Parts: sequence; C-alpha cells; structure tokens
Amino acid sequence: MLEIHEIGKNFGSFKAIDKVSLQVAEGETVGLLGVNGAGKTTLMNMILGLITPTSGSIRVFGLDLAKHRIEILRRTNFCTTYASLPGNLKVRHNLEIFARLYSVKPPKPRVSELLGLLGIEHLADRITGQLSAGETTRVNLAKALLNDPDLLLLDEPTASLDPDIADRVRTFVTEIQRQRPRSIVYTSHNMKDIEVLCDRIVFLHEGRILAQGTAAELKTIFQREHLDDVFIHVARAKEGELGLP
Ligand SMILES: Nc1ncnc2c1ncn2[C@@H]1O[C@H](COP(=O)(O)OP(=O)(O)OP(=O)(O)O)[C@@H](O)[C@H]1O
Repeated sequence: MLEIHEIGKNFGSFKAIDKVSLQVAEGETVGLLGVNGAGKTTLMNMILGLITPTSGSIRVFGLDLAKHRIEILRRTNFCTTYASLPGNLKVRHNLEIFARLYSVKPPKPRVSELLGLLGIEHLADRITGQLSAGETTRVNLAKALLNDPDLLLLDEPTASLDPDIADRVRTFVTEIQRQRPRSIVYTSHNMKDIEVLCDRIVFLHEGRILAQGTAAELKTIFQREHLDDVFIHVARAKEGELGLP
C-alpha cells in the first residue's frame, strides 16, 4: 500500500530525512517513533505530498506519488494537530464541507455516523475554533475517516487527550481496523498507543531509521521490559552504539 524508497529531505544544508525506506502492507499499522525533531512529521508530510522530497520516491497503492497525487489523496486521509479546520464554522458544517471535497455521497449521514462513532454528537453545533484541544483532535479524527481511506496517517492523535478519551480513541482505531483493515501510519509519544495499536514500530532518529520490529521484538533486542525504556535507550544511543544484531 505504501512503499517509501530511500527518501531524503534537506532544508538548506540540514538533512531532516536521510535515505529512509519503509513499506506498509494492507491492513498493517506501523508506529513511527522518535524524539522531538526526529523527522516524523516531515516524513508524514512527504507521504501526503505536502513537501517535495529532495531524493528518493514514494509509491502509494502501486502509484508514483509525484505523478498520481490527486488519485492517491482521494483514498488517503490524515489527522494532525498541525492543520486546523476553519475555526469560524460549526463542526457539522466543517465536516460536511470536507465530505463534499472528498465526494462522499450523501455527506450528511456520513458526518452524523462519524460524530456518533467518535461520541462527539454534542459538538456538532459548536464553533470549531472554540473547541478545546482534545475536542478538536476528535473532530480531526472524524474528518480523517470521512472518505473511508485505505491509507490513514495519524500524527499524534492522542496528544492533549485525557486518559479516558485517549483510551476511547485507541478503541476507535482498533475498531475501524477490525471492521475494514486499512494501512495506518501512526506517530505518538504515548507508548501505550504504540503497543496496543501497532503491528510494527519504526524508530526514527535524526532523520534515519535506527531500529524497527514489533514491540515484543524491540523489548527483547534491547533487553527492556517496557517500551518506554526502549524508547529512552534508542533515543539516547548514537548510531552504531545500539549493538543491533
Ligand atoms: N520547513 C522547515 N525548515 C527548516 N527545518 C525544518 C522545517 N521543517 C522541519 N524542520 C526541521 O526538521 C527536523 C524534523 O522536524 P519534524 O517536525 O519532522 O520532527 P518530528 O519528529 O515530527 O518532531 P516532534 O516530535 O517534535 O513533532 C527538525 O529539526 C525541524 O526543526
């Protein structure tokens, strides 16, 4: 579903992403981990075609992203705290507009269905710009599901959520994967999210992949009981110091 081949992104002389290769299969959820500034959002933005890579290539659904962006984006969606929906519109109107942009037919029932699935019917008539950070995240998640995407990019979807709502979001993501498996790339600083949701974990560090595997494999490789400790170990290690097999 997603094939990233030796992708690189330079901002001036700074290498934000350096020769990263990654594949995500149909129905697979891949967790992208890394310290602040590791390059996660830059990679996500390249998959969405928002940033042009300096080198390498990205294929989605077997198509070259550089040549088939519109076709690919029709079957893709994302949730990020970095892009806000127009703040002056009611939540329902925002979602209906985006549903129309994605050619969802008919848009209104789909919006109502998603508001119900996310348990945010009570936000439908609120002004989007007046929502709390946690409420905004759930509205963004509803937006991300409007077109029932085959590829879903979730950039820190539980950031700023209280533990109860974060748990509901994890259950929601598990449920949508159970109903119809899709490919998900998931970034989070919440290791519980990653353990519960991700089939495979990729550690990015200074724009490069430092380690990857399942949560269980990584814990075994690095001899740590908890994924948090694996994260700290990998984050503090320099290249070549990890003693990977
Ligand atoms: N437009 C830009 N111009 C210059 N440098 C940039 C630009 N965008 C990102 N960077 C730099 O690239 C690096 C990777 O940034 P990115 O936002 O991808 O990190 P991240 O892993 O998502 O971090 P965080 O966990 O803090 O969200 C950072 O050092 C950042 O300062």
